[in-house]
Amino acid sequence: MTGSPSAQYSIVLRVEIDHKPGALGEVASAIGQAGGVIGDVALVSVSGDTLVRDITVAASDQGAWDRIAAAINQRPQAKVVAVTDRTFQVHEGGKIEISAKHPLKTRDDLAMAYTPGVARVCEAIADDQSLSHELTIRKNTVAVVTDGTAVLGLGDIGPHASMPVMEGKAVLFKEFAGVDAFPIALSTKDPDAIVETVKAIAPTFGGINLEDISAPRCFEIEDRLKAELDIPVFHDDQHGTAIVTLAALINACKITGKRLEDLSVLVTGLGAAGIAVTKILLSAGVKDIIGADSRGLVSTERPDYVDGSMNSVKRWYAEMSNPEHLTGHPGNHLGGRDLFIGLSGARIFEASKLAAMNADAMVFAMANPNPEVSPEEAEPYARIIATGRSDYPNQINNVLAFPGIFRGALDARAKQITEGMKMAAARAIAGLVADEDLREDNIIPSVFDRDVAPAVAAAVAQEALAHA
Ligand SMILES: NC(=O)c1ccc[n+]([C@@H]2O[C@H](COP(=O)([O-])OP(=O)(O)OC[C@H]3O[C@@H](n4cnc5c(N)ncnc54)[C@H](O)[C@@H]3O)[C@@H](O)[C@H]2O)c1
Ligand SMILES: O=C(O)C[C@H](O)C(=O)O
Ligand SMILES: [Mg+2]
Repeated sequence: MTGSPSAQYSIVLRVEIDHKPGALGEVASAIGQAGGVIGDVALVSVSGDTLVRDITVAASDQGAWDRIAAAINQRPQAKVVAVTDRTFQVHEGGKIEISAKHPLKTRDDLAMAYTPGVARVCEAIADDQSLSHELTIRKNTVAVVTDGTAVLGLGDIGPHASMPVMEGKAVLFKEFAGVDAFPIALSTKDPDAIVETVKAIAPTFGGINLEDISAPRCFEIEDRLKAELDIPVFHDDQHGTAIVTLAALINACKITGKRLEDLSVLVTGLGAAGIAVTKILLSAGVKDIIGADSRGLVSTERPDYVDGSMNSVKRWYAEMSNPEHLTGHPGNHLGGRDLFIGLSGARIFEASKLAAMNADAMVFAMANPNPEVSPEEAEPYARIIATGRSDYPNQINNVLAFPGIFRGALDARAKQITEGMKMAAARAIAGLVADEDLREDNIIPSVFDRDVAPAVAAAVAQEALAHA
């Protein structure tokens, strides 16, 4: 989705401008004519007849930066001396840091926070290991673990390149739920090695958030870790996404008057997110659902099912869905569907294909960073449209779930995240949009709604304690 200026392509232009009436206005109109939208304007320095100003400008894409700078340089009153990419600036040196909770100014401070006093605390934990949940960062710290194999929709870009996303998740954990999260990018894709590594680091953490690990390995890794660890293990791309999607669907159905039981659904992307979303929809009552991966719709007649090369979750999918053995590109099977859920990749079909859907169609095109179908183009064909992005209404993003889920689980000292806790979280998120506020462009609370994480945490903790 390019076109309108957005923060992701925002820059700071350092411009030398003649200290004369109207000169700044000339610069402003040059920026506007080149398609930039001005934010802050700050005075940096004054020397003689020249002012140096930092002008923050949102552009529609990276290509627009040169056009904007050239437009300014064409004015005799101004010269661009530097262009800074604000998104890269935000990442300089990483996005998080560790800080101490107590001052360390005196010998006494040191004697308690560190040796010799610390030894008594160590011995107490050695005597009773459960005290590690009270007397160490475990009480409030989660590991965000990835192998970099399914980073957003960017695919297998490796552990180093995954770190900005993992740091971002840590920022969201802290910001929305006060949870300290530590990004851990592993340089192995071997499920055995991942499981062993996570088990080995588990004494440091109160929970494990698996992130952006590709399917089908993610299923086995999560299952094994859940069985072997006594702290919550939660694959965000599966369950966070499933919880938020169900919440959005509950509310979308209230608007369209459709019932979950009657929906006909098409899912694209049968990876971590697509499989988990399908499972939660089935447990919530949806019956008619078909799914496609990059080779088209799955069915028990597809050659890879027949020859046994299809992975086990897709085999499950093929067996429980698609009784008519439909084949081919999912874009050709939108006819008669009420809901499209995209958890695959950018622009997989033309928006006009949505015209075949039922009246009051619901389109959740959730691939990040770019959705399966552009929401602007989908507009004529769908009553409700949602994406995973923040620059469009109805952002269905797992950030609405994972901070509150872990807050609730840590508070309740839950040993795992159960199906009941996931359902409770979905209902809590859906319930945050009051019936009178429900609209086509307001089916899900904003990710900036500070009530979301506490409401999810309370619902999750209550459910955990009820079944402890
Ligand atoms: N909005 C959200 O909160 C959210 C959450 C999780 C994942 N996602 C997005 O969903 C997508 C998948 O993530 P994942 O973690 O499940 O990855 P994954 O690697 O586990 O699965 C990707 C799946 O998409 C399928 N696929 C790829 N191209 C396709 C195409 N053209 N048509 C049909 N299927 C196609 C693959 O075959 C695979 O089954 C990514 O774009 C990710 O950003 C969004
Ligand atoms: O990271 C996000 O914004 C959502 C999700 O976890 C994804 O992988 O796309
Ligand atoms: Mg993710």
